[in-house]
Amino acid sequence: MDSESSYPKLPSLDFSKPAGVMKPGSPQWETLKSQVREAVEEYGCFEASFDRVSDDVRRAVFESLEELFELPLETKLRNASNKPCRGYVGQHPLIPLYESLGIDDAQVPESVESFTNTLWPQGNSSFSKTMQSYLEQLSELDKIVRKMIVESFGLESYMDEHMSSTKYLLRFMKYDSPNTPDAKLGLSPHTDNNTVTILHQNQVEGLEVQTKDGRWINIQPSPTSFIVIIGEALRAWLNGRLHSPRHRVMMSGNETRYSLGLFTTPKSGCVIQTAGAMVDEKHPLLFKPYDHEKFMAFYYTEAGQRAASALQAYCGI
Ligand SMILES: O=C(O)CCC(=O)C(=O)O
Ligand SMILES: [Fe+2]
Repeated sequence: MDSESSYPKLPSLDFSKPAGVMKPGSPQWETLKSQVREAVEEYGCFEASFDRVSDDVRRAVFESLEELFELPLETKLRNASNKPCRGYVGQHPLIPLYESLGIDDAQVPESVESFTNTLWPQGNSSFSKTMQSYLEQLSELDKIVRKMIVESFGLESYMDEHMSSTKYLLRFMKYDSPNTPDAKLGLSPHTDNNTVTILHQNQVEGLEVQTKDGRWINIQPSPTSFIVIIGEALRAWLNGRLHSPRHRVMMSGNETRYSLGLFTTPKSGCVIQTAGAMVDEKHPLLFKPYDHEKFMAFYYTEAGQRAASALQAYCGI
């Protein structure tokens, strides 16, 4: 193996062009679109440099995360949810370094307000303002990426339906330092079940993405870049034409890692049905239509957790 193939690197794409240049149809848009398409087919993932999340907001977000996780455990547990992976997750024996909280339907300002008021009954307007600005700015990147992917498959006629069938889950993650030079599991290897995930991390490395041939790419954090990951729901809609990569977090050393995930997720009750134009003789249908929420319930059962691909086990043809 040559050195390049021993150390795979994630494609790094530049979304920091002036807004006017990034208009659909412009030459810059078309070039970036084909780079996105290549990256999501091969890696299901890429690094996006994106300067429309302002420095102030970015700094405030990571300060807010420290403030959030410093709250007493009983306070954080108030972020309860009857859905798995929506509310507080932590103190798990298999991943003892990991803790996270989430805001479902985060595109609705009241959801952010209500999360804030649950954790700070006396109020914390700086937290909710910071998170709302962050969502507003970062969701632009999600929209650009999805538009480019939909266009690249010639599915413009599905565009409005696709864009309006999703909502956002914003999750905050903290990984304690293991205080050892040996790598310890922070988050188990998994694929994301939602549509698209955008991850943002502080300066502490730990995120790893697996290539199709099983090698792990270690992602180097950078303040102005985001990691875009294709989820199973988009892979199913596009009849497996994109890759949805396994990824994990491995921690070593003595610094705490904070990260945020903007999870674009099918809306409640949404049935994922593969786009007809994606099915032909060369590409037979891979998945039966499925209700995303029912699939999520299956995912957390023993059978769902045991399956190599939970989606395949649930509705694979
Ligand atoms: O913390 C990270 O960077 C990864 C989190 C992740 O993969 C997830 O929450 O699905
Ligand atoms: Fe993930």
